Amino acid sequence: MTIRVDLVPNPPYSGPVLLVDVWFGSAVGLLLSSGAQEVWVARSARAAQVLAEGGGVLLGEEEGLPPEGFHHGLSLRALERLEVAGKTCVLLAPGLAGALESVPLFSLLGYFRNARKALHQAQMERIGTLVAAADKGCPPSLANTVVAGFLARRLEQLAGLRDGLQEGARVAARLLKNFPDPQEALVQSEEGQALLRAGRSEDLALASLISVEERVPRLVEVRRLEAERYGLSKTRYGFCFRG
Ligand SMILES: O=C(O)[C@H](CS(=O)(=O)O)OP(=O)(O)O
Repeated sequence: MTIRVDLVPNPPYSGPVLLVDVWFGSAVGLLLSSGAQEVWVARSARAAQVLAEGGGVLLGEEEGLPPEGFHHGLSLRALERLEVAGKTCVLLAPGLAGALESVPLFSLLGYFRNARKALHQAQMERIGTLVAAADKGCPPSLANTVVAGFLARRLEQLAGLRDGLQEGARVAARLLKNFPDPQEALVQSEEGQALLRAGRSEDLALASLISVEERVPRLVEVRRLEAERYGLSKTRYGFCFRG
């Protein structure tokens, strides 16, 4: 077995992958850890509203604020305290939704917070492909690539492999080495800098914690939202995680 890291999604994939998203992944994990029954991920605010019909809790931000009609933003500090037990949550997460269009059902979500559990699960299921989340047509994400490099290195160790990283995985692992510690990569990333500018260093710190969570969100359902039926500019998809 060798370990592959795609710096951007590069389908087709023959089986489930470990999709790495350190920001939205942490949000999905926190909601599931707080007892949410399921978390749906959507690419646009309108698509999220369709998915939340029937009482779903709408969460998301556009330019740092929840869009009109949404119940909450995406502050990880606030999500930790949210009462969502037994509820359906719907997350506006364009980058993650874009990446999810490329990965198979039953793929797992990995990030710093669930690193140990996600690696354990990946090893049990013989998942050797990690995909750093990035929206279609967008460049690789520094933060997600570094986290993918971190997870790939540890998966290599867990599996007892020597020189078990394929080219992309070696690139991600090399990038990781450029930072004094993995968390520093989050600080340097575009999203990390935006959080700091907005005075949300606590969110940055929460996303940086390693192996503090037991959840491994799994993609269990995909719903197609027809453009014409739902008044969308194009057909969208909703992605459901449980874990
Ligand atoms: O059709 C969509 O998915 C969205 C609707 S809205 O912006 O969320 O209201 O439009 P788009 O212009 O494609 O983001």
